[in-house]
Amino acid sequence: MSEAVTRSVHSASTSPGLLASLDPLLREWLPRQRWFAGKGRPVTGFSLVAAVEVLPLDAKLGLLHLLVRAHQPLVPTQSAATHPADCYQLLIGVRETLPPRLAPALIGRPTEGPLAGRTVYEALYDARPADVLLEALRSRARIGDLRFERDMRQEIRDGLVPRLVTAEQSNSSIVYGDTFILKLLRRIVPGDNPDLELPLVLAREGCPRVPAPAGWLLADLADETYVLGVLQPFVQGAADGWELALSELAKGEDFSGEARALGRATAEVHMALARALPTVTMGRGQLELLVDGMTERLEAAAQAVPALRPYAPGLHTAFEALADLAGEGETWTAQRIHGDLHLGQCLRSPSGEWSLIDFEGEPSKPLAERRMPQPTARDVAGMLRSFDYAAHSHAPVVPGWADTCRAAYCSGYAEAGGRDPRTDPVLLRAYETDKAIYEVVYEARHRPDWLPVPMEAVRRLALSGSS
Ligand SMILES: Nc1ncnc2c1ncn2[C@@H]1O[C@H](COP(=O)(O)OP(=O)(O)O)[C@@H](O)[C@H]1O
Ligand SMILES: O=P(O)(O)O[C@H]1O[C@H](CO)[C@@H](O[C@H]2O[C@H](CO)[C@@H](O)[C@H](O)[C@H]2O)[C@H](O)[C@H]1O
Repeated sequence: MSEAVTRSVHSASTSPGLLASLDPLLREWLPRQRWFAGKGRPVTGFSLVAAVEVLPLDAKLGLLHLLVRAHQPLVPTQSAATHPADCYQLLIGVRETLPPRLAPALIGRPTEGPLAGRTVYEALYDARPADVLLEALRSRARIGDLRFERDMRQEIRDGLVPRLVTAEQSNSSIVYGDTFILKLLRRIVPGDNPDLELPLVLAREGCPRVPAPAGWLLADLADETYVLGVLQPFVQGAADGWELALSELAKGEDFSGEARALGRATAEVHMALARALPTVTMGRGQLELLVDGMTERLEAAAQAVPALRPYAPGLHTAFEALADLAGEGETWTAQRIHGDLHLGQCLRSPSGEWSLIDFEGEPSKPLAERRMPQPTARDVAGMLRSFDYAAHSHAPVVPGWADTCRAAYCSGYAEAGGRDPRTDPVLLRAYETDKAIYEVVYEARHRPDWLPVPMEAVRRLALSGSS
C-alpha cells in the first residue's frame, strides 16, 4: 500500500461538525448534479451515514469520503417508513484555494466549523484524489469503513493517468489511462448491487460480453454492506450502439448486421446468467402479478400524461392478452436479466465485438425488485424499442429501418441459442407496451421534445391488438 493511503486512515470523529459546516453549500450544490435523483424537491437537510478522512483534512490536499442522506419533502404517495431519504456517495476535496483548472469542481467555502476558510470541491475532477482511489484498489486497502477489493488475476499498473468522464450519467466515472474505468455509484442502497454482482457472475461463467470487474469498493456499515464502485477494463475506442445506429442512419447505411450481432451478444449474456443463477417458472399467480404491475403503471402514466388517455383501452388489450394466456396455463421461464437494456448500454470495440454495460437495472426501483428473475423478453423489448427510437431520431424516418433491425436482432438472438423472441408475441407485446408507456412518462418529464417518439409507438401498440 502506498504511503499516502496508509497515512490516510483517520477517524472521522470530527465529522458531525464537518457536515454542519458543509450543509449550506451542499444544499445548493447537490441538486445541480446530473446524478441527483431527487430533482424538483428542495433539500431540507442532511444526516451523516458515514465519513472517512481518506487524506488528512489538515494537509495541503484533504480528501473526505461521505455517505449522506439528503432529506427532502415526501411526495404525497410516499411515507417516511417506506421511503427513507436517499443516500449519496460524495468525495470532497479540501484545499486552501482551487487552481483554475479545478474551477468547475468548486462546491464552496465553509464559513464556520473545522473547514472554515478552506475551499471544498468535487474531488473526482482532481488527479491526486483519483490516484488515491486507484492505488487503494490496487493495494486492497481498508480505510475506515471503506473496503477496496480487487481481482488479483487482472494486472492494474500504477501511474495510470485519470480523467473524469464528463458525459451525462446517472453515476460518475473516472477513466484511468484508457485502461480501466471506475464507476462510482452516487445514490447508494445497502445490499448486493447487480452492477457488480452480475458482471462478477458473468466473468466467473467465462462470458466475454461484459468487462470483468477488476476491482470494487464497498462500505461495511453496521450489519449492511454497500457497493460504492466498480473498476472494469476500459473498452478503448468503443462507440455505443446508439451513436453507431444514428451515424449509420445518417449515412443511409444498413444496421441489420450490427443488430444481429447485438442479438447474439444479448443471448450469450442471457444464457450465461441462466446457467449461473437460479431460474424460476412463472405460472399463473406470478404472471397475474406481472400483469397487475403493468396495468398499474399504465393507469399511473395516463394520470400523469393526458396524451396517453385515448390509447389506454388499446394498450390494456396487450396486458389482457397476457393474462388470458396465463389463465390458459401458459408458463414462462424467468431468470436474471440486464433490466435496463437499450442501444446506449452496448459498446462496440474497434474490432467489432459488442459488450453490454451498466447492469444496475432501473435505479429508481428497489434493489430487491431489480434482482428478481424476469423473462428475457423484457430486455429484448428494451432493445426493440431502442431501434424504433433510433429510426425516429432521423428525419425523414427511413421506412422499414427499425423493422429490419428488430427482425435481425431477434434472428441473432435465436442463432446464438436463445429462444427466438418472436415465438412469444403476446409476452413481447406486453413488455414493449410497458416500456413505451414508461418512455412516455420519462420523456414528458425529462425531454418533452422527444415525447412524439414513444407516442408513435403507443399508437401502433394500441392498435396492434385490434387486428
Ligand atoms: N467498460 C467500458 N469501456 C468503455 N467505456 C465505458 C465502459 N463502461 C462505461 N463506459 C462509458 O461510460 C458511460 C457511462 O457508463 P454507465 O455504466 O452507463 O454509467 P451510468 O450508470 O452512470 O449511466 C457509458 O455510456 C460508456 O460510454
Ligand atoms: O439513463 P438511463 O440509461 O438509466 O435511461 C434513461 O434515459 C434514456 C435516455 O438517455 C432512456 O432511453 C430512451 O431513449 C434512448 C435514446 O436516447 C433510447 O435508446 C431508449 O430505447 C429509450 O428508452 C431510458 O428510457 C431512461 O430510463
